[in-house]
Amino acid sequence: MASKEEIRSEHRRLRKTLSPTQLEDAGSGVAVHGADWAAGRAGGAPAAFAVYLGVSFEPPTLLLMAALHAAGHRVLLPVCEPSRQLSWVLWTPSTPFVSSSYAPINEPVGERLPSTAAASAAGIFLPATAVDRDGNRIGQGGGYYDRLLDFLDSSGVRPPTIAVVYDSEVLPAGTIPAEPFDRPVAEALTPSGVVRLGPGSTADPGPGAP
Ligand SMILES: Nc1nc2c(c(=O)[nH]1)N(C=O)[C@@H](CNc1ccc(C(=O)N[C@@H](CCC(=O)O)C(=O)O)cc1)CN2
Ligand SMILES: Nc1ncnc2c1ncn2[C@@H]1O[C@H](COP(=O)(O)OP(=O)(O)OP(=O)(O)O)[C@@H](O)[C@H]1O
Repeated sequence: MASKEEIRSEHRRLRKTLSPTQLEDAGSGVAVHGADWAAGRAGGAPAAFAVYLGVSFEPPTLLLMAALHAAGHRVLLPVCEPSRQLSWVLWTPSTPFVSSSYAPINEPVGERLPSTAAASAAGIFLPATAVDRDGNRIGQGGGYYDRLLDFLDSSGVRPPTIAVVYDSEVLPAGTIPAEPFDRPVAEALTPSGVVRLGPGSTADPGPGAP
């Protein structure tokens, strides 16, 4: 079985081959299907969603953020803190960004809310470089989201979680070597749709199926 680091670097390499048009199309698909998923989680009422700003060759998420905001939802974005903790800032289209001191990303400027803000979200979109059908996720290697999910699970409040990846990054069950601190996610959001992960999901025909 390939190691997490091998899978991560292979998918990072493949991502770098995407053209600007492919990235743009991915951002559109992620926005449409992500907004639908959020509408289902929110049940018709305004709610909060934890999102993140996709950087570099990650699936673009700015359109998704804008769609959620336009639908009346509150959009929370992560800020890296010491000890690989995340705080959360409420984003609007006029929120300024500055570069993070801890990771190669831009972060919103504003009042920083603790992890309990993510706990009260109606859904959490997570960055990932790959997931498998068991729900195991590989991120960028920082462990920020593993710690967040651990905090949520141990507080007994895990909002619905969905990992954002490209279609080719939803891997067969058993492909990702899970470590004890890894916290599985229930769904993946790809440019083609939402894929259900976890036990009993292997019969799922996946995005684009009738
Ligand atoms: N957009 C984004 N924000 C995030 C995360 C993330 O994975 N993505 N994080 C999750 O924990 C935390 C920050 N950790 C990060 C650690 C490393 C890289 C990184 O090396 N990025 C590569 C891009 C790789 C790619 O295109 O897939 C780079 O900028 O070269 C990014 C974020 C919080 N915010
Ligand atoms: N709950 C936790 N408490 C303490 N350390 C943790 C926890 N979860 C993960 N870690 C540490 O974080 C490091 C990175 O983990 P991993 O490679 O799974 O990150 P990732 O899932 O790719 O990143 P992210 O969660 O930020 O997207 C690991 O070396 C692990 O020791």
